[in-house]
Amino acid sequence: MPTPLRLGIAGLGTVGIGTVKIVQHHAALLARRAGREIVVSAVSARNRTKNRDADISGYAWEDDPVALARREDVDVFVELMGGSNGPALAATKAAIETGKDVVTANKAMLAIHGQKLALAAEEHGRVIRFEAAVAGGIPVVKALTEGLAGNEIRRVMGVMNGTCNYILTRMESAGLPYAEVFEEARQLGYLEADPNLDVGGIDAGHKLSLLAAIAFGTKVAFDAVELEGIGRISIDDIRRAGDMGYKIKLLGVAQMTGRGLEQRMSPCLVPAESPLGQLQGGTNMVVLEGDSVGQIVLRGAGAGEGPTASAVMSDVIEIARGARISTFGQPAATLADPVPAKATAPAPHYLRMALSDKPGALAKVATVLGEEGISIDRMRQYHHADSTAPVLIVTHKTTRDAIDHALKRLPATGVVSGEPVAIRIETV
Ligand SMILES: NC(=O)C1=CN([C@@H]2O[C@H](COP(=O)(O)OP(=O)(O)OC[C@H]3O[C@@H](n4cnc5c(N)ncnc54)[C@H](OP(=O)(O)O)[C@@H]3O)[C@@H](O)[C@H]2O)C=CC1
Ligand SMILES: N[C@@H](CCO)C(=O)O
Repeated sequence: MPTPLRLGIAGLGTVGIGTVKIVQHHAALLARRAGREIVVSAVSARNRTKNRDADISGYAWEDDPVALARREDVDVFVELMGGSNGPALAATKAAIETGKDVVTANKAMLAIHGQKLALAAEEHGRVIRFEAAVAGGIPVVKALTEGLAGNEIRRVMGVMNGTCNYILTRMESAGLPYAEVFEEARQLGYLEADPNLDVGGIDAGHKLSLLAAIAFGTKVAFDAVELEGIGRISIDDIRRAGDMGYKIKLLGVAQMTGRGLEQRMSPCLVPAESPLGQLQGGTNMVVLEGDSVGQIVLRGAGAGEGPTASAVMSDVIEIARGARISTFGQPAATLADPVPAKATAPAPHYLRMALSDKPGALAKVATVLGEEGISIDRMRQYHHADSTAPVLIVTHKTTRDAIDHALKRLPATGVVSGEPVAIRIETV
């Protein structure tokens, strides 16, 4: 049998320990599938004396992940610490410079430094694989890079942050406001150390930017992702959207349009009966559309020890088998500079507002919408006890610019109370 593939694992938290467990529990299965043994030579974490949920006593220990990355008895550096800069970046660079392949789950690091790291890896004849960085256990990176390699990708779409989907579906099922469910998510340990990474859409935006690079052959452009979090979604919106046949999701969409590359991660309405609409709790879903294959829907656990470690191991096995796949599916030097779309593709929008219940109020709103070229598809006014009437409008396809202009003009009508809400309706 060929020589074993030797791993150096930096980070022994949720994902790192999950990975160690797979190496230990499935040694024979991994060796059969990879055609060689997969072993751990050395590990690193912050605290050497911490109790871990796996026996690591047989592995060499390094306090410094950079030292781990440089060890001669390591073939693959497995970076599972996290953080876009700091030790994760330093150790990944050190690994590449000293001739190691890299497997990482670190979407934050790749979203910022992916292009430079990919170039460096190729210069040194090394590979960087990152299946675990996007949608946890769902093999979406491999689906795009390998399974759909013969397609021109039309659109990549998905719910890629389990915490946000948990919050939105829990608000709906329990009838609880955002702040209360956010606190619940915190107690359950679902939120990142910086919760804004989750609820601000940043984590999911990182993931989307990585998929967009593979899908469209462009350099990772996280800065160009239009980001909006879920903090302003109210239980009222969730209920009203439901009445109109929709669910609200933090939805990522990347597509190449005539206006350039569109990447957005924002709350959207999707049809309640669609696969995305039916997605519950912390689960992730990614929808891929290719010119030959049509639409593919992948659904599964986007986080957690087992699912994420499963993805890490798929990369390790790929390397053990001798596959050498470019980080973003083609040589990094051939990735194009993306031209970000200046405006998003037109779409129907959901508008919610409170109107003075007096003659002509609706007509004034309809006039503003009409003057901005916005056509009303459906409208509903709810029963109300006070002097303002909750009104919902679903528009035909229109641009976000037109919606924003209309929203700016609405206060001057004198019939709208509070701030109207506008949410895009995505065609899925
Ligand atoms: N958790 C999940 O479900 C998912 C996580 N990921 C990604 O996987 C990566 C790891 O996440 P996760 O396992 O949850 O994180 P954890 O916080 O559970 O673990 C982080 C590990 O890194 C170690 N570490 C942190 N800083 C250093 C340092 N300076 N030097 C050495 N070791 C260090 C910690 O050491 P110590 O234990 O001693 O404190 C800990 O073992 C991140 O990039 C994350 O975004 C991706 C998908 C899902
Ligand atoms: N915070 C992320 C973890 C997995 O990347 C989520 O909620 O999906």
